[in-house]
Amino acid sequence: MRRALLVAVLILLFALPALPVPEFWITQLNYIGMFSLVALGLVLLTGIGGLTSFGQAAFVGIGAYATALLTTRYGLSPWLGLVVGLAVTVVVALVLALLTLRMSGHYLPLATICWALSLNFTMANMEFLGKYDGLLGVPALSIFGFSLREGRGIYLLIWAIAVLAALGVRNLLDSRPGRAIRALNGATTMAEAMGVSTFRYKVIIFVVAAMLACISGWLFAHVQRTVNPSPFGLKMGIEYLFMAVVGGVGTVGGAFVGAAVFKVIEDQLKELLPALLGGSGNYEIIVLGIVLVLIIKYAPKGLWPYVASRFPAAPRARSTAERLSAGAKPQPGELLLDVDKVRKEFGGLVAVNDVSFQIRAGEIVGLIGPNGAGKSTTFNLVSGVLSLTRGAVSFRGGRVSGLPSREIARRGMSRTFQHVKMIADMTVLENVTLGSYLRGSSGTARAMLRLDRAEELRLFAEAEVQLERIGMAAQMHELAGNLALGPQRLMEIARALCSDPALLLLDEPAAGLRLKEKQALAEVLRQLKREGMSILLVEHDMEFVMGLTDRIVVMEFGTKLIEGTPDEVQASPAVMAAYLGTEH
Ligand SMILES: Nc1ncnc2c1ncn2[C@@H]1O[C@H](COP(=O)(O)OP(=O)(O)OP(=O)(O)O)[C@@H](O)[C@H]1O
Repeated sequence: MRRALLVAVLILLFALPALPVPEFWITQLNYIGMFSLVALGLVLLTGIGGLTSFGQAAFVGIGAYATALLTTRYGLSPWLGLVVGLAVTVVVALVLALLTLRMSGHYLPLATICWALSLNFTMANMEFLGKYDGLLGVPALSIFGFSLREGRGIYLLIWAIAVLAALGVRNLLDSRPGRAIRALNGATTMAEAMGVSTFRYKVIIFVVAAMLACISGWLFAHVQRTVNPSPFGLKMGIEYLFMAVVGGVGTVGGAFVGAAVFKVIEDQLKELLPALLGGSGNYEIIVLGIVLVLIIKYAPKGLWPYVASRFPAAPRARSTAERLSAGAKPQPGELLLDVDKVRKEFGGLVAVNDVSFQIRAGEIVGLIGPNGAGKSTTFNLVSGVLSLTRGAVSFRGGRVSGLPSREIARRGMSRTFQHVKMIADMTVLENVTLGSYLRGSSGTARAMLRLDRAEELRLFAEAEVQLERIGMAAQMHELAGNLALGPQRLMEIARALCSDPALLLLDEPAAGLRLKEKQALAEVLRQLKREGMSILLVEHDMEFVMGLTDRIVVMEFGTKLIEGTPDEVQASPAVMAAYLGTEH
């Protein structure tokens, strides 16, 4: 149904110029197509990646000025203008990304305002760019000798590019890099622990969004046939963001709906309001401002989700591909993890105080202790989520302390989190597939061109196997955010298993599980142990820990109290006292 409707819309879209549609509406649609390209970039950057930019109009300007300059001053081909515009955009975007994308909170949007203003003033003050008058006499585009001088001619090119860009962005979001990109908005710690370089993906979406804006600018220059700085200022940057938010900033369809709503409302109101109210004020801006506030308040996800919810997508078909092949496992008994006097201070608080322990291949080791003993901090130090104040961690014979968590993940350590970390609006299956990130290799370009399908099927096949193993096959197509806490924890374990780890770090895996789920989990962990998996387990449920582990490390007040077999620990008066809060 969804697909048939999409095909019908596309047929109508490309048949329009042949129908008796007034020129005015063709022109409107041309602008909607060009605006949609910029809004698509914002969907990726702001809606999915969580990086708010007010500066996209500046990249539209770079695309427009590059082609205008080369065609009017040097008589070169507009197609060369596109290539040069894209090259300049990539360089400028890379420099800006490296300077600003490590900023967080309100600093990043402020930085985008700064560089948007700077680029716009640069365009307006360069003698060779015609200062505020800009460049006149930009030629019309032509393809294979056909001039695209008329609105109907360039319409097909604009919409062909817009539709291809939408397909590319949609393909990207449904891919290995896409899952990493979808983690950027609030799940970066988890993504890093799965081996993702989140900064790299921030730079990638920033550059892709800038390139889409540049292409829009290139088209704009050849539609307007003249360029000057005013359409590339901060006001337009804000309006592009407005379009994305109104349409649905996290959705590809939203970019088109937002651009259409904006353009149509703006143009109609420009005529209507002065006629109604008298005078010649820019009344439409006031109305658009009110519309935006109402949308943010009553439909914060924008208009598109209302349309899309009427046409739900079919669940992903079961993967028929072979699952991924597993890597070599360490020999049983081999020293796997060596934690040597690790220490973590938070200001004056010593959360972990020179703690040492080891794990050998094939062991399940428990890390227990009362609340606030330092277990999760130790976990975070071992997995690279926190940096050490002192001490060393070695894994499989190599020192890993000081490495980022993604590098430690690459060496075969995978973890779950005390507070579940996931992408709530992705399905369970997609969340779990993110765990196999390091076992795939498809990059952004392959994903956008849909050349990654064979690898994708294998990644999904692996995730399906892990979900089945953990008893969650029936829930794999549900949104992760809709699950109860217990299944969410199980989903994290399946995700960690997807990375084919040599050591599994589980932070309170049984918390929130019902008795039957706990028993099933214990059986899964025993099965993993039989397969040679080594596990470090933080857990409060004593029965669960005692029945499962080979050895237990007990912590209290950041210090290792004792280490021994479950029987030794249970018999220890010091442990009893630590749990009961009495002197020992
Ligand atoms: N980021 C942080 N900044 C400051 N203090 C912290 C931070 N993280 C943990 N702490 C403190 O370090 C100590 C150890 O905390 P941690 O979470 O490691 O304990 P835990 O044994 O895992 O406890 P629980 O079983 O309650 O999760 C606590 O006093 C905690 O308040």
